[in-house]
Amino acid sequence: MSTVPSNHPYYKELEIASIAVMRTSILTKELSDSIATTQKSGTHTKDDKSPVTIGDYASQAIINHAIKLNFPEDEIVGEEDAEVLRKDNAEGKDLSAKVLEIISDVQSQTSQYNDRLGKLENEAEIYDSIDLGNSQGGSKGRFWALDPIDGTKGFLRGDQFAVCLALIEDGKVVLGVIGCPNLPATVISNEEMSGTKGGLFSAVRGVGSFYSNLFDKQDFTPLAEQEKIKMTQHTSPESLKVVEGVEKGHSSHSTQSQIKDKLGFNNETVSKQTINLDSQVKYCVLAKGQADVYLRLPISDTYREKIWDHAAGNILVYESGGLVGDIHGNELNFGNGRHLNSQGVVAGNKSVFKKVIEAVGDVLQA
Ligand SMILES: Nc1ncnc2c1ncn2[C@@H]1O[C@H](COP(=O)(O)OS(=O)(=O)O)[C@@H](OP(=O)(O)O)[C@H]1O
Ligand SMILES: [Mg+2]
Ligand SMILES: [Mg+2]
Ligand SMILES: [Mg+2]
Repeated sequence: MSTVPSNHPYYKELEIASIAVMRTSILTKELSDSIATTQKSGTHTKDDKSPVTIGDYASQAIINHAIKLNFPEDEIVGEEDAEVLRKDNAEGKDLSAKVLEIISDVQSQTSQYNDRLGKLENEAEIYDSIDLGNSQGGSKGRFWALDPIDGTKGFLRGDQFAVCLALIEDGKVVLGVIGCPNLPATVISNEEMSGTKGGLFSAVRGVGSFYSNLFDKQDFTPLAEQEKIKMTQHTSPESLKVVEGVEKGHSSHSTQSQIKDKLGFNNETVSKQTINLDSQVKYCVLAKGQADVYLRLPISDTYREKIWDHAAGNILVYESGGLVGDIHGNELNFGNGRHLNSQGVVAGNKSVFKKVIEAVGDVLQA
């Protein structure tokens, strides 16, 4: 067990971020379980995005509210805005009512946190809280980056998703918290995942990366009950595991497969060494030492990654013994506004990172 001392300059930030992410993880897990149930009964239609939509809004409202209450000066770069909810039409009214309902529900379920996270009482407060996420970020000072539900597509499939919150100072991530409501404790391959579901991950610059179960706590002291986690430092192609996304529209699986070839992966075993996971759960699995490399090769020259899709995961990997870069191996710059100015993401343990970047370069040049 390792702890962040209570006199650490980011102790309060870590505490608030952790319990806010725990609260919204409970809320999003309930929505995700309800999708799984309706999928089984055949009543969930593929294009019914409403569970994830209300989850996105509720999660952003709760977390922004907690940040504003505790750190009133801080800006927030959040993925969502309240435009649709504010509309004076059937859709706006229906969604707003559902968002208020699930927020009220989780606030009473986790009332032990009301003092520290605050309580949203009505729709107007919810809209204003969501819209606090409108910061443009930038290279000076501090702000938060929030993805209230990352891995929307995974969420809708009943697979992996994550609630991701990071604190950025002068363009660098200094703290990250990720809640992974559906992540099993043991991840070995696409076929082999087992153990209790739900992981809470956190990292503080210069202190380390930490993990605990997400749902087994009634009250929570940051990191007191969390264990320190480390990446493994494998380098040989037989021992490497690679995490990649699920959606072919988000990264180039064909380029990634050429890179694995270049790294010397064996055709027979490469599928067992590749783990496909939605969302920033990928970074969490790396930080926990369950995989060694993350490949996210761009499918288009013009797409720029959003900072909330990578900020929290970035520090988790650094603090557990890994490195993260763009396709050229350059560090990601979180001070460039709401988007990164680079292409793609490649992460690896410190011992293998350079070799992976060389393989990426060789494949992209060819
Ligand atoms: N073209 C393209 N390229 C790269 N990334 C894109 C692209 N389009 C969307 N997005 C963003 O991908 C976020 C989800 O990433 P994942 O890691 O879950 O995707 S994957 O299916 O696991 O590959 C997803 O985040 P959420 O919207 O929070 O789910 C998007 O912000
Ligand atoms: Mg996202
Ligand atoms: Mg999202
Ligand atoms: Mg999105």
